[in-house]
Amino acid sequence: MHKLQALFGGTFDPVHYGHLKPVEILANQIGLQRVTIMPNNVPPHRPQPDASSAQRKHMLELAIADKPLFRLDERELRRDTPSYTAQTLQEWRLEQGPETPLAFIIGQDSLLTFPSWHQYHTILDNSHLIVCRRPGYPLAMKEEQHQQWLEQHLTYQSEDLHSLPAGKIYLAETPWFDISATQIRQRLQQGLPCDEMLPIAVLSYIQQQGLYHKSDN
Ligand SMILES: Nc1ncnc2c1ncn2[C@@H]1O[C@H](COP(=O)(O)OP(=O)(O)OP(=O)(O)O)[C@@H](O)[C@H]1O
Ligand SMILES: O=C(O)c1ccc[n+]([C@@H]2O[C@H](COP(=O)([O-])O)[C@@H](O)[C@H]2O)c1
Repeated sequence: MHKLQALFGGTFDPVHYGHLKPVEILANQIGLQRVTIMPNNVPPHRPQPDASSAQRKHMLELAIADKPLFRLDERELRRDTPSYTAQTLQEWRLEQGPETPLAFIIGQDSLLTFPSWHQYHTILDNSHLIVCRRPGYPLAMKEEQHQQWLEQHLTYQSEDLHSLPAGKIYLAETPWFDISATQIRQRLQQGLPCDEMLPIAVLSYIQQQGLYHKSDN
């Protein structure tokens, strides 16, 4: 039997506990031994981040240095074209073979925008979607047709993620963490403390590099 492989994509400008903690809890809940964090180079649906790709990658390395659950994948950092998840998952499927269960982890906000993603239909052909809770976002889709699409693919059994190669959406019962990278960038700009929101090593690097100062925003 092939082990479930999980990929967690993001912009991580900067990485924070709202990324790390739900995924660590998820891993315990559903029995994931490894989560591959995949920072993008050119985010498809948002402006280019404040921190460079090298700085975002370095912050991730600092954040996961003492967390063996996580590893980094740099494939999207190497691409100069928009980091379309559909394309990345197609590549990943080819590498892993047709039977390996694959999952892409997102937050609740990303589920709401998911139907606007490039070739979103093909994503479930290649992987499952695991959705972590995030405060402030509804769990229902805005449009009826997208809600129907969600319901067609939903599973309440985490075993499905392990036994099927792709095609299911699992709404994980992870706790809420009310943290966003936007909020951290704004707080840093205003000189407010962020110690509870991200690992200290990442915060020290941000300060050392002079990231997210007023002039950057
Ligand atoms: N607090 C959180 N709880 C659950 N999921 C989250 C949280 N923050 C981010 N995520 C998820 O992590 C992934 C990467 O998020 P991203 O790097 O855009 O962070 P962000 O905090 O949303 O950034 P920004 O505020 O700059 O938009 C997305 O799928 C997003 O939904
Ligand atoms: O493929 C797309 O069209 C697409 C649109 C929006 C987001 N994504 C991916 O979803 C992940 C979370 O995105 P973000 O912008 O919240 O960091 C990240 O891996 C993005 O590359 C992908």
